[in-house]
Amino acid sequence: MSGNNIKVVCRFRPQNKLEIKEGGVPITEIQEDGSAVTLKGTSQPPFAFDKVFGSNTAQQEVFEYSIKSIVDDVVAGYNGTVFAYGQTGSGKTYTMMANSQDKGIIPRIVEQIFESIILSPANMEFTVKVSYMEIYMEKVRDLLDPSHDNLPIHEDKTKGVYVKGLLEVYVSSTEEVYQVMKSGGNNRVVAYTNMNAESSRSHSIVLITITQKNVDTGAAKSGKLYLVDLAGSEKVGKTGASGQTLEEAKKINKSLTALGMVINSLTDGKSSHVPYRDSKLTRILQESLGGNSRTTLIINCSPSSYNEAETISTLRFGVRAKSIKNKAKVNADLSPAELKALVKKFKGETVSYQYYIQALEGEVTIWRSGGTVPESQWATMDKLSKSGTTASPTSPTSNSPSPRTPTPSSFRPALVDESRPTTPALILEKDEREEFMKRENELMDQIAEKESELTEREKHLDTLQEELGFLKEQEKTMATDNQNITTELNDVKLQLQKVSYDGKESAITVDSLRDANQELELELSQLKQTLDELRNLQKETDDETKSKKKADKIAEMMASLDPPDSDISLKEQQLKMTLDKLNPDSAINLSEEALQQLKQQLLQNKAQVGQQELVIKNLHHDKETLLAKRTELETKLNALEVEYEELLEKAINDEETAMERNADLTDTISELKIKLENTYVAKKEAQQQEIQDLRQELDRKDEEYKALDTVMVELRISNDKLQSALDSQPKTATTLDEKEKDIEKMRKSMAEQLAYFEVMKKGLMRDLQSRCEKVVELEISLEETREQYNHVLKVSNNKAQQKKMAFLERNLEQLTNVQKQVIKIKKKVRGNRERYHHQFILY
Ligand SMILES: Nc1ncnc2c1ncn2[C@@H]1O[C@H](COP(=O)(O)OP(=O)(O)OP(=O)(O)O)[C@@H](O)[C@H]1O
Repeated sequence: MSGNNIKVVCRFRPQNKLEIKEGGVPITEIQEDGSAVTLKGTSQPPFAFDKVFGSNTAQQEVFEYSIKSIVDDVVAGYNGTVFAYGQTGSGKTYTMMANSQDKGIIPRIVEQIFESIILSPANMEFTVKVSYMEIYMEKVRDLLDPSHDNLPIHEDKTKGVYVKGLLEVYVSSTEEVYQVMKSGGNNRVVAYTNMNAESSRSHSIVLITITQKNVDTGAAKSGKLYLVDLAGSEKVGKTGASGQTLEEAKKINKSLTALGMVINSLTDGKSSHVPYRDSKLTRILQESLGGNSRTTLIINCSPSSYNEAETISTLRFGVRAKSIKNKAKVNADLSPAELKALVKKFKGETVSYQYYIQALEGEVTIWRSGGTVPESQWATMDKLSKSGTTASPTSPTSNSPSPRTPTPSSFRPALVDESRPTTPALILEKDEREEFMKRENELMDQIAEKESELTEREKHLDTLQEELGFLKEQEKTMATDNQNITTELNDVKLQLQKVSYDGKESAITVDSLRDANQELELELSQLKQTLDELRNLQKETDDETKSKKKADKIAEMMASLDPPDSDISLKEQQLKMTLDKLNPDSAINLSEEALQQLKQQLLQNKAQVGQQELVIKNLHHDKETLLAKRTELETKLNALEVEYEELLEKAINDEETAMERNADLTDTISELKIKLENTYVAKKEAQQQEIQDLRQELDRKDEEYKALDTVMVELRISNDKLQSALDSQPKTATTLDEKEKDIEKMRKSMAEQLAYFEVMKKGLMRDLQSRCEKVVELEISLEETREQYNHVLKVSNNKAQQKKMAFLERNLEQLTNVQKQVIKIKKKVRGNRERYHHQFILY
């Protein structure tokens, strides 16, 4: 079994768009014979390989040179491996797979396998099985059955290293292989990186197992072909991998680092231990690296200066791998004849060993009994084989020395299969090794189980963490909501407390109002009763007091209107005096001329009196109008008072009802208040407007009176003059009869006028008196009402009632003001009327 080196070929792809865009230029310089490549512009020495392929090398050429022979070997029963190594986007998948137009290595291998089978002798029976797996995040996933995503790796003394539970699909044609590859390819994990839009994130391994059996002899051989497309070997930063792909990159790097370490251990000539077990990749490919395999490594590189560093690293890896030595052998199953010969040989060996054991036991017995066996007589295999296996073992005597027992080390047969890389590095007994492998397989199963469990747990943990995050978010929102609700609840509680407090207060208010109402009703009925009694008494018995009071007041008023030294009385006296003068008893002798003059003046005066009468008539008319207006105003006032009382009553009733209902208490009250106030304000405004109008009219009348006053003054002056002229007139002799007649006439007319004035005065005085009475009555009733309100106010000592009373009082005050204004107007009217009356009397 001779050692054969790994075949390493290097393939450069053309520059890609990114490299051109980034200003990269091709830096490869391949030697003419294709044995080495130099990178221009670097200090690196040429990198030597079995073959270097330039950017424009066809797939066919690469296959022909690098792979074709391996396929023949596998068909012949050897193990074979083809690796594609290189940075992301360097062309690994392109080289291995490519597409239907530009087929890569794997399709060509498959085609060639079936071609070889077809061309093989008729007594050879072939079976071809395909498996497809990937190592992703240090877990072996079956791409043909993705539910198996963490398969354990086992080792067996006959099967070697294998993936336990990996699906093997029997195929009978190229198409079937393509079909299997396609379905497996769809399950691969790929991701976008800066370097490659569909970057392989895992190491993919296609395993083709070809078994051939000689139907004549029964001898069988089987070859395994591993076709490995490694994940990108670049640095994470350059690919832009981040997030999960960063985690991936670390694990991918772990496998690739382990691959590098294995290659180092295999090639440095010093290491006694090869760390195959450091990664799943190296463990599966244990046979392919330094073991029973014909291996080809294709290193894929970028030709661009842009990826110079990665290319150098890849080339170094390839150079190192080139010195790995494998020990490929045919994996043959022996034919029955060969097996018989082997059994015969082992049987002979067993007999020899039995003799040897017997000899040794004899020797041991001597030694144990204290005897000695000379060294020359020590039992050895050589002596036994020389003496022949047929020689029966002699029992050594105590004198004869026993043959020397060989040490176990020297006796140890070659139990280790040297074609397979030893694992572990310690040399173990066959049984120990088997035990070790058994134990290891168990452990691998357990590890896989635990890993699957761990993955499940991790997934569960992720879900739980997500849920936790969601719940935390929800909790946050709920906490905020809760806080808001608590605040709202507190507000509502406060409101409720307030409402219940208000309710209680209202209930108390209602109760107290009810009590007050009852009291008031009682009082009202009492008052009514008293009032009735008073009225009766007023009418019947107490007329005196009231009449007296009334009379006093009226007298007072009348006195103010008609004092004894007033102008009216004076004028009256004067007129009387004049009449007295005109009396025949006190007749004065007036001259004819003076009399004429007097007559003329009298006529003039008569005319003026006529005019004044007209004016008085007008004034009378005006007075009537004013009186009508006043009556109207009073009616309105009464109506307003009634309306106000009704409104007030209604408001109180409403308020009570509202309080009983205990809902929207404040609103209703304020609404009612507003309504009442509005109504009241509107009424008040209307009244004030009317009062304003009345005032204006009064002012106008005032002016008229003033003008009249002036005329009166003038008249009085002329009258005085006349009087004085009359007084100073010398007594002249006139015809007595004529004079008497004239005087009599004058006296009569004057007396008539006086009588007329007297009647008029009486009427006016009567009217004035009745008005005064009315005013006094109004004042008395106002006082009574006020007293009633005061009483009510005293009775109602709670807040709400006081409020209501204050409201009523305010309204009452406003009413009083209006009344006062009305009284003022009345007074003004009366004043004007008096003045007018006075002037009239004067006249
Ligand atoms: N020799 C070549 N000739 C022409 N195009 C190529 C060649 N090698 C690679 N390419 C192109 O370069 C791109 C990247 O190649 P590929 O996907 O094979 O890279 P990769 O090494 O498998 O990348 P990854 O490790 O990310 O999977 C593809 O579009 C491919 O067609």
